[in-house]
Amino acid sequence: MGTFSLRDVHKRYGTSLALDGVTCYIPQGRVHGLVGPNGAGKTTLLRALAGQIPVEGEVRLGGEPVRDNQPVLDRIILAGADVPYPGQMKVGTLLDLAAARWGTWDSAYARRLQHIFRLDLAARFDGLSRGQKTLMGVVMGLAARSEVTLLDEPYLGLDVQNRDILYRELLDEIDRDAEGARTFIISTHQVEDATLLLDSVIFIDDGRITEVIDVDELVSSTVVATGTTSAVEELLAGVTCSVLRDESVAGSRRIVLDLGSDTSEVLRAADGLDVQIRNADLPETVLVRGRRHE
Ligand SMILES: Nc1ncnc2c1ncn2[C@@H]1O[C@H](COP(=O)(O)OP(=O)(O)OP(=O)(O)O)[C@@H](O)[C@H]1O
Repeated sequence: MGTFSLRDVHKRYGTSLALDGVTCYIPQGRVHGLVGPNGAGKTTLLRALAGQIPVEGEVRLGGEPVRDNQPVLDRIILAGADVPYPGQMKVGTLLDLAAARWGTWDSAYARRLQHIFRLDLAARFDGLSRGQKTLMGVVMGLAARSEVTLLDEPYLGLDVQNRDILYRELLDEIDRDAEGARTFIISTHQVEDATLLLDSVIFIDDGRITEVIDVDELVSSTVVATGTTSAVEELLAGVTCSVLRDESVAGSRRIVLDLGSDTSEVLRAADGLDVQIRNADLPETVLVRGRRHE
């Protein structure tokens, strides 16, 4: 089985801690968004999950250690714009090497992706643009059809057409996996591009996982309340939940609330007040909850 379990994982670079005591489970068969500010530790976490860097603590997949464990490593691919492929190699050669490396590689699918993303087989990797390098990672990550697919910033530098293609390809891949045997972890700064894909969100900041939470729970426990300044003030006086965002403009006020476990408290407090309540959408939810705490 392919659940990741991490226990007290630390990664130090000199005196700085890129991972600072990560302990969590990342369930199998789901699509997880890995979200956090610049420098939060997303790439480092993905590299640790892929067994590519030594860390203190435990990183296991299905109970087996990942690092230096070839049968487990064969089930995991990490792909993304910053995965350093040899610069002098041609796109076609890199795809041939990947075909030989991954037992689950789908050559026809790789060809189709290379074609729709217009990657020139004869181009050298270091001659590709930023977006084309990302696309190269996307082709690797998808065509390997690995049990565990770790995609590091797969939208980085992509134009709108290619973002849309990638989004639809990911949806198709997830749909194909009807039994939920595969796990996808996608680090992204653009949750807008992944809204319908994600089952859960992993929040990371300062090298610590702050939350691993189902999207349904995330959205249902985050609401936006809008009304006049005085009505919203009255609403706030009647609730105990925390305010994630607070904006006022021209006599009206808009707040985003974390309802916690008591999701009906805010509705009770809003009864009789001229305040509109609705669930926040996923991008805003992720934005306000993923914001760095000073
Ligand atoms: N090879 C390295 N040597 C030294 N420090 C590193 C190295 N890799 C990462 N770090 C540091 O570890 C921290 C986490 O970096 P990481 O790349 O994992 O963050 P990230 O969340 O992926 O950031 P971004 O969103 O900006 O890409 C940062 O402070 C970074 O400077």
